[in-house]
Amino acid sequence: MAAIEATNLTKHYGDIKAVRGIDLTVEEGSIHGFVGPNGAGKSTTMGMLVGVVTPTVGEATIGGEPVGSHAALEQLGYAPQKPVFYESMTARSYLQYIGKVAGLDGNLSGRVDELLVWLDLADAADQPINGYSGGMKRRLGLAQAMVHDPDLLILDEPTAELDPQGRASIIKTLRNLTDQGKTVFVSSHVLAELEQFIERVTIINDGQVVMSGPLSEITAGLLETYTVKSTNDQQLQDLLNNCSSVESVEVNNEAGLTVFVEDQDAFPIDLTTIAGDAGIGLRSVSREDGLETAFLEMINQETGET
Ligand SMILES: Nc1ncnc2c1ncn2[C@@H]1O[C@H](COP(=O)(O)OP(=O)(O)OP(=O)(O)O)[C@@H](O)[C@H]1O
Repeated sequence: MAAIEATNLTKHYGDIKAVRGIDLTVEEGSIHGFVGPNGAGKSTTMGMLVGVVTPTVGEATIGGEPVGSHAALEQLGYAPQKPVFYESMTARSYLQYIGKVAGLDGNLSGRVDELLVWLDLADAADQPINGYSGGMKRRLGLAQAMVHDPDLLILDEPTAELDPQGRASIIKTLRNLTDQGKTVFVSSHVLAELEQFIERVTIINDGQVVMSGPLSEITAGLLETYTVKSTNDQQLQDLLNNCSSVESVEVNNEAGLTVFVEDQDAFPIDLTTIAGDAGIGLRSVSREDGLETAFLEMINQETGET
């Protein structure tokens, strides 16, 4: 059975169509990325899945149980994008409080100790949360989502607004989760950041799914991108637009041409031949970090921007 199954999930706020008919399947035990630019509808979708936002239309289940039901809530842990704590409490007392609210009894202190060690918060466990760094608060947000040891974690932008060190520590934690057989549904607006550990990805833009599937299949379909500077960018753009190895070309003034390439093998030869025949000098040619550039291009194509 799927950990998350959503059909035609839709949320309108008055005239704002935040989520417009999303279909989604997250398989049990998978690490599934949910990627889209700011305002794409990620948080709203996650809110509907965890039962804090009521869908306008559509339905969704968690482990087969309707979203918002007690049976669904028991199965999931949720770390919101901006977790709110009782900041005068310590991490230890806060996690114990969350455990009690969740109805846990038995060895709650043992569970809290385990989480504090695992999320690298043991040294600060008895200090007030208001002295914690942004990264520590995010890790505490993950810990509170995990107190009741749920099978499914729904994590909203766990790395947003963190410095590189904070990001690296969260990514390490998420990688560890994959070894524990948990299902993780994690959002980000940076595909390249999730690339290191997700198996499947759903890309959304403007409240709709743009693409969904195994990461390897999605990245295989993305276009390679080159930046080219020449002695005559305008003429080179016209020539490349008629070249079979090229999908499209944009002029970025001083930055030169951005060339979206369809045939990776043929393009370098085509470029040098075309420029040579036309007497255009190539000043620099560089290949961009394919994944992120291509992701942004894919989003732009969907919205009709250039
Ligand atoms: N409570 C609300 N009332 C009105 N509009 C809302 C509300 N919540 C979200 N929106 C709008 O819905 C759209 C989707 O927002 P959402 O926060 O789900 O996107 P997101 O992909 O999570 O973006 P971000 O990464 O910036 O949080 C945006 O246009 C947002 O302004």
